Amino acid sequence: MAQGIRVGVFGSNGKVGRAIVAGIEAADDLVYTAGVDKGDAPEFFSDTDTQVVVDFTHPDVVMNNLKFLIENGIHAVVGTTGFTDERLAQVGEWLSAAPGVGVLIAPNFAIGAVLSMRFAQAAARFYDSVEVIELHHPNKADAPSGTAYRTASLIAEARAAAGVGKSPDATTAELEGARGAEVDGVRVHSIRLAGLVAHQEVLLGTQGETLTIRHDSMDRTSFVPGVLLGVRGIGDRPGLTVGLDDLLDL
Ligand SMILES: NC(=O)C1=CN([C@@H]2O[C@H](COP(=O)(O)OP(=O)(O)OC[C@H]3O[C@@H](n4cnc5c(N)ncnc54)[C@H](OP(=O)(O)O)[C@@H]3O)[C@@H](O)[C@H]2O)C=CC1
Ligand SMILES: O=C(O)C1=N[C@H](C(=O)O)C[C@H](O)C1
Repeated sequence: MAQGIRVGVFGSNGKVGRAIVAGIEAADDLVYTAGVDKGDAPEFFSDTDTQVVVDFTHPDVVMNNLKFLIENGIHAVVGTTGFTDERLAQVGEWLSAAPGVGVLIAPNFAIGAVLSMRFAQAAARFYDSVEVIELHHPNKADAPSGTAYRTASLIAEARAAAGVGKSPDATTAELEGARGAEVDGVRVHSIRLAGLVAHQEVLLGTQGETLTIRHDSMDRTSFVPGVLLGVRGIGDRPGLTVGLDDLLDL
């Protein structure tokens, strides 16, 4: 049997899944065991002694996938979006019955995206106004993006802790949607445009100045190093880990 961590992929034929499979196959310390796509049996993973499974599928199916993995003692590294607090609590409950199993769920595995969320969190208390714009390819199912949700929550937390109120806004007449959605009181705007991959801007403003924190994933290979970091680390992190920050020592 080949040596290394035995890794499978849920959603292996998807846009990100294909990049992850190539990344696993190129790594000397990892062995690609199985890919499971829509209609395939997840038992492929247990039948091939898979130790870690990466999931890039769809918000509608990821919870079932995770239940299967946890019940079968397989660690998971999850990029699929759609994780509400309720979903995270459910995963935590499943994990409490499976000591030793680790699950990492991160809204964005691109290193620059993780850093940009941190930068936005640090800057949030210094500015009167903050809004988030996320820009993605038109095949994306969810809006706002998981990254934008997390960014807005981190910004809101930082502003609340510093006693900073809501961003000023005199709008009284509005075409529905014109001011975007609100996540924890922070405005988030979603653009879907052919030609884009995954991009985000956090705009901050105060008297006489603005600051823009922008991240661009130009290619889906941008997610691979973060995912492989998770794959290598998750076996030593039983329980639920949310976000890549701890694995990057941030
Ligand atoms: N955290 C991060 O860094 C990132 C997260 N994402 C998220 O990852 C997810 C996938 O994105 P993307 O690759 O662009 O999407 P794609 O639609 O290209 O890929 C999803 C794949 O999962 C397959 N699939 C659907 N249902 C199942 C199932 N029950 N079991 C196994 N496979 C299944 C799909 O098959 P079929 O096409 O036949 O339905 C498809 O091949 C999204 O939620 C996206 O937001 C994306 C990029 C980065
Ligand atoms: O669907 C995508 O493409 C992406 N999804 C994630 C998100 O919703 O934040 C991560 C990245 O933005 C790409």
